[in-house]
Amino acid sequence: MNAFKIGMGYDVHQLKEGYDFWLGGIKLEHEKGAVGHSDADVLIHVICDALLGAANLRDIGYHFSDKDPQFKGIDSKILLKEVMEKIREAGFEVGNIDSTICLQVPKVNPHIPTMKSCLAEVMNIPESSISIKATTTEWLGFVGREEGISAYCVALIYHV
Ligand SMILES: Nc1ccn([C@@H]2O[C@H](COP(=O)(O)O)[C@@H](O)[C@H]2O)c(=O)n1
Ligand SMILES: C[C@@]1(CO)OP(=O)(O)OP(=O)(O)OC[C@H]1O
Repeated sequence: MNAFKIGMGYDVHQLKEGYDFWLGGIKLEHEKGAVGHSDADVLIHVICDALLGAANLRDIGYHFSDKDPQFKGIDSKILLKEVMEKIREAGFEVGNIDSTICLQVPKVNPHIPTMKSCLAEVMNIPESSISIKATTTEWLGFVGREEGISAYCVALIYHV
């Protein structure tokens, strides 16, 4: 039964002062930002990994190495667009994605509609196929100490 495939993604980035905070394709206003080789958009990275995993196409770091200067500071929306091309070249379309952002502060709920509309445009899928949720970790661990952000995503793709 090859019609449907699922995949999951998990990623972590450090949060530090003096960095921009890109999340879900948009820039948030906060005293800290995410550190990475790219723009460190953790939500986009887990979506990429979930999609690549579902299609059995390795992971984001395999396709876009964090040692390659070509990807230094790159807008993760460009990476997501390329991942969508790989998924579609392999004969798949996206059913839906469901993601969770783990972040102590700031609250991201007010920004979720904008993230969804941005990602829907980049991925060329309906907003109704994109779920974004958020949770704190109740002040526990690296997320709770505001040292980092993590995210999870599952994706369902189907062969067209
Ligand atoms: N960075 C975050 C974290 C959470 N939320 C929203 O707040 C609700 C309560 O969070 P708990 O960790 O206490 O469960 C959660 O359901 C999210 O809707 C948020 O917007 N931004
Ligand atoms: C996106 C890439 C590529 O620039 O860099 P980072 O922003 O460091 O992100 P990460 O999720 O750690 O790894 C994937 C990398 O290949």
